[in-house]
Formats: sequence, C-alpha cells, structure tokens
Amino acid sequence: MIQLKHVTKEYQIGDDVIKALDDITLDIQAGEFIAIMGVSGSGKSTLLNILGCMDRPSSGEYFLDGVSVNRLNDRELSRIRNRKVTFVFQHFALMEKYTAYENIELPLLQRRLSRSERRKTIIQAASQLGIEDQLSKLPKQMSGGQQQRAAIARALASGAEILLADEPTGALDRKTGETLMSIFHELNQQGKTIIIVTHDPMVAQYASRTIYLSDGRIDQYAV
Ligand SMILES: Nc1ncnc2c1ncn2[C@@H]1O[C@H](COP(=O)(O)OP(=O)(O)OP(=O)(O)O)[C@@H](O)[C@H]1O
Repeated sequence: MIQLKHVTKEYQIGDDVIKALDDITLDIQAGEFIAIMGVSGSGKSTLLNILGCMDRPSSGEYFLDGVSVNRLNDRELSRIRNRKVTFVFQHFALMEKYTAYENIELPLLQRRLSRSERRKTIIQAASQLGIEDQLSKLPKQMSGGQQQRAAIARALASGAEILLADEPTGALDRKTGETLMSIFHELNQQGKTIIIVTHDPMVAQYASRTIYLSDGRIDQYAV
C-alpha cells in the first residue's frame, strides 16, 4: 500500500543543507498500526508529511497504492490527499465558526456528492464516534474530547484508508490519551491503516510495529 524507496528529504538553509530524511526504504501494508518514534529532530514529522502527500521527497520514490506520488502534479497530489490519506488533526483544528456537522462536511465538499449523500456520510462518521447528538454545536460548545472525536469523524468522512497523526496525545492527560488511543485501536480493527508520530511509549504499545528514526534514517538496532 505504502512503499518508500530510498527517500531523501533535504532542506537548504543559506549555504547549509539539512538532510531531514536520509535514504528511507519502507513498506507499510494495509491494516497496519505504525508508531514512528525517535528523538527531536530525527525526521519524524518530515516523514509523516511525505506520507501524507503534504510534501515531496528530494530524491527517491513514494508509491501509494502503486502510484508514484513524485510524478503527480499539485492538482493530482491534492486529489490523493484526503481521498487516500488524511491527517486526523491537521493543525489540531476544527474551524471555529463552523458547526461539527459543517466541519465534518469539509472534506466531502471537494467531491461530487449530493447534499443527501454528504449528510449520510457525516451522520455515519459521527455515529461511529458517538457524537451524532453534537452535530449542530460549534467547537467551543463541545468538550475537548468531543472536539477530538469530531476531528476524527472529519478524517473518517473523507473515506481515506490511511489516517495520520502527529503527536496526538502530546497535550492530553493520560486518561484522555488512552481514550483517544482506544478510538484509534477500534478504527484499526475496522480496517484503517494508522500511522502515528509519537514520543509517548503508551501510544507505541497500541502499535503493531514501531519505526525508530535516528538522524533521518531508520534505526535498525532500536528496540
Ligand atoms: N521546513 C524546514 N526547513 C528547514 N529545516 C527543516 C524544516 N523542517 C524540518 N527541518 C529540519 O529537519 C530535521 C527533521 O525535522 P522534523 O521536524 O522532521 O523532526 P522531528 O523528529 O519531527 O522533531 P520533533 O520531535 O522535535 O517534532 C530537523 O533538523 C529540522 O530542523
């Protein structure tokens, strides 16, 4: 489903070149639950952004369901984004001025769906997360946990099979973090592929595989 072949990502700052990812080769199968760990600056977010089609490799190839992402133009790339792969908490934000319903509707507006088809998808995603009675509320009228569920429902409504999250438990207390992870666990049981960047060993316990990065490379020896 996901294949990275010798992927490198470099950033140029003045005369310096920073190698954020250095020759990453990696396969991820449908239905896996992956934790990406490593010290600060090891390239975790860079890798997640490439997997999420937010960014392109400097060299090497990324195949998503057999399609070479490198060769897509911006328009094609943004089509793949949300359809196949989506960030659960893009900037952690729900749009403040939109209700939960409208927030969940956002990824659906890019598609040619009738209003009633959108409605069906929104209600289905909200029911899956147990927030079907919250749909007319604005984010500020919902609890933190309900907002999180609405953000996950938005990702689900997109229909993407691959859900990505960068430090989803970073700002949460332990209990809320565990509740969030049990939601991810359930979505994984239902067939979603989950990829989470984390510093939190509790999160990694939920993963079927942990990938450790060190200086932009996969650390073969970490356990
Ligand atoms: N847009 C950018 N321009 C220049 N350098 C960047 C950019 N983004 C990341 N880097 C550099 O690339 C390296 C990897 O950064 P990245 O954010 O992927 O690390 P990380 O493992 O996610 O770190 P953290 O755990 O602190 O979030 C770092 O040295 C960082 O400074």
